[in-house]
Amino acid sequence: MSHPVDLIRLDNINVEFGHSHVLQDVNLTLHKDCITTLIGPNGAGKTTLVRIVLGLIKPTSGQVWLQPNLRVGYMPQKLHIDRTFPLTVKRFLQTARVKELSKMHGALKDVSAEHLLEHSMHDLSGGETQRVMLARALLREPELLVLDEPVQGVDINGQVELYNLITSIRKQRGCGVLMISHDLHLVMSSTDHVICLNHHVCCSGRPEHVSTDPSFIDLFGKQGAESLALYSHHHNHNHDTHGDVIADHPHPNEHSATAHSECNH
Ligand SMILES: Nc1ncnc2c1ncn2[C@@H]1O[C@H](COP(=O)(O)OP(=O)(O)OP(=O)(O)O)[C@@H](O)[C@H]1O
Repeated sequence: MSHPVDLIRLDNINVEFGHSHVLQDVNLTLHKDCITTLIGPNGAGKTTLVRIVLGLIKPTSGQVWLQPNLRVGYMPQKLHIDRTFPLTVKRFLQTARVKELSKMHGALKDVSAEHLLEHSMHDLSGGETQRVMLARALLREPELLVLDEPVQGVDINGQVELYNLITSIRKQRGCGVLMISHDLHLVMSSTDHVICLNHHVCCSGRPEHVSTDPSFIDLFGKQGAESLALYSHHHNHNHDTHGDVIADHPHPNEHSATAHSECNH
């Protein structure tokens, strides 16, 4: 068993927007060759955490360590292109500041979308758009791939295909992957490590067999908790309607504020 290579380490990250304490003492380590999935309710701070990882915002307090010269590829949640603005896939890929056609072909081939090079971005299906966005992120030959809800706007079959694709890209390239997902059920087979975030790290661990911890029902509702039943965890506290930890249970800092990946090495 080889030692996992750290790509990014976040220590005691806090983010406050005005009076809103969006991230509370979050610790997170991302490894090479490991897929980490962030789940959590709307407004839990998932995108904020991703923005810290990408260096787009600075934490109010806490330390961020990145492997020197780390190459990060980012696939945003959505692409907003005005329909009146003509844009081919090729032109879109060029916005990643890569000019070589061979590299574009290579990235598109990796996502099985080589045939789309000269197509208009406006004519792509949901799944094709996501593949092209993924190809753009791959153009940087990233050591860490960050995907914000990568299957958004894709039908169910396409979602399974995309998750399979992400898994095979990780295998092929050995990069680390951090993704946000709401598709709890689907993502479970495509991830090594799950982090449940609700402003703090509620729990983290490997996706595994059935768990019926009632505290997930508080957090995700019954349906979400059933999806999460595939994920084994130790969630030893409850939340109020704002996601805050209820006082008569241990404070989050005292149990599992740390989210270290547990990958096969
Ligand atoms: N720049 C900002 N200024 C003020 N508040 C912000 C800012 N960015 C995010 N927030 C607030 O922080 C909270 C967390 O937002 P964030 O987008 O990180 O949540 P999320 O878990 O990604 O949510 P969703 O699942 O709905 O995308 C929200 O209440 C949001 O309104």
